[in-house]
Amino acid sequence: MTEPRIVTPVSQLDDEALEATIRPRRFAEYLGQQAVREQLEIYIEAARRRGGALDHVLIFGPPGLGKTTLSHVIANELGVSLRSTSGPVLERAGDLAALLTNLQPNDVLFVDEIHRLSPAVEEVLYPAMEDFQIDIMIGEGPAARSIKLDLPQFTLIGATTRAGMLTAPLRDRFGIVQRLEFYTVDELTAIVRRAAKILGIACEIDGAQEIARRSRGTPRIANRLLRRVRDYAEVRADGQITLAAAQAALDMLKIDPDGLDELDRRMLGTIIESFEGGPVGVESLAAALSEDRGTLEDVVEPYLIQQGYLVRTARGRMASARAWRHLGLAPPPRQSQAADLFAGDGLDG
Ligand SMILES: Nc1ncnc2c1ncn2[C@@H]1O[C@H](COP(=O)(O)OP(=O)(O)OP(=O)(O)O)[C@@H](O)[C@H]1O
Ligand SMILES: [Mg+2]
Repeated sequence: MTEPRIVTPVSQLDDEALEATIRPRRFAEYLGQQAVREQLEIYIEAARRRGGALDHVLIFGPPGLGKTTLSHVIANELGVSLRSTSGPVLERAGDLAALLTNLQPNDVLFVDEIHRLSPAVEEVLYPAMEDFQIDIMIGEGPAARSIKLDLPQFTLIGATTRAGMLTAPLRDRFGIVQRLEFYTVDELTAIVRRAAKILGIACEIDGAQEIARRSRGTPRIANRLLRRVRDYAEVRADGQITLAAAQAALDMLKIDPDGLDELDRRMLGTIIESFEGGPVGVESLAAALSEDRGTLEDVVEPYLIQQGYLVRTARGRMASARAWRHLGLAPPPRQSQAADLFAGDGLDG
């Protein structure tokens, strides 16, 4: 791995410190994701009127798009408590049983990275989700017996960056499945302006827009870039985030006007220069870049695919005509046709 990326969508230490102050708590503050919000507002209202628990919710999408935030918003809107855990933390079935038996009626149990649950824990989850019951083993050896425990009705909210890695039986038990999309520049502009206001940063609208344009469609990155641009503006300008200050600060961070950083350009450049534009398998690409395969798949690729720089085919990754042009190269005619033909392949392909 190279040095940490300023545009990594993965949460960093200094992000966490600020999450508490700027993380939206209600739908009114949760900007963008209109379709997701509209649906959930209806389901939440219906559950409230019935006085019952909301159906189980699966939220998936790339890092930093607001899965954890949305889960908290849902619990707040329902007026219930949220208990938080994650797939890798729940090592034994008993860990999950302890959490489940402590829930109050209609509470939310939030399981982050739900694709990383162990099979033993998943087994316990099935009847809990379906019938609000768990079987627990008492004693050991020949004297061991299992007893059924009734649980209060609750809502499981699972979050994952990898919906494709969920087992089918687990996936089928979610009544509500929502996929978060990358945010538009307008949505991110609104998010940057909101955060600037909370943090007391003077930020002009075109300064906010410039930050939004270079944030890879991701609120976590937008909030981080806002802080770095603020530092720049305080030292090099008069503290005001103007368009010029934002551009200069982001150029200094080597984020180009289309929002791609060095790793993005290196990945596209490697496909073009070392693999003739692709297709190239993700393993070979990871080796050529000395990067971790998971990082490429979870963190780098999704945005490049969404923006049409990269195409994922059955035979591997290809650079699109747009990628060649972005690097100042003329796309070979056949290459660009083939890549554009495959464009639109899903993220899970
Ligand atoms: N819709 C939104 N409106 C405003 N701010 C948002 C929104 N979504 C996310 N954010 C901001 O982005 C930050 C990151 O969001 P969050 O932690 O929920 O992402 P995540 O999808 O859970 O990421 P990960 O996959 O790393 O767990 C939040 O602290 C919040 O400030
Ligand atoms: Mg999260």
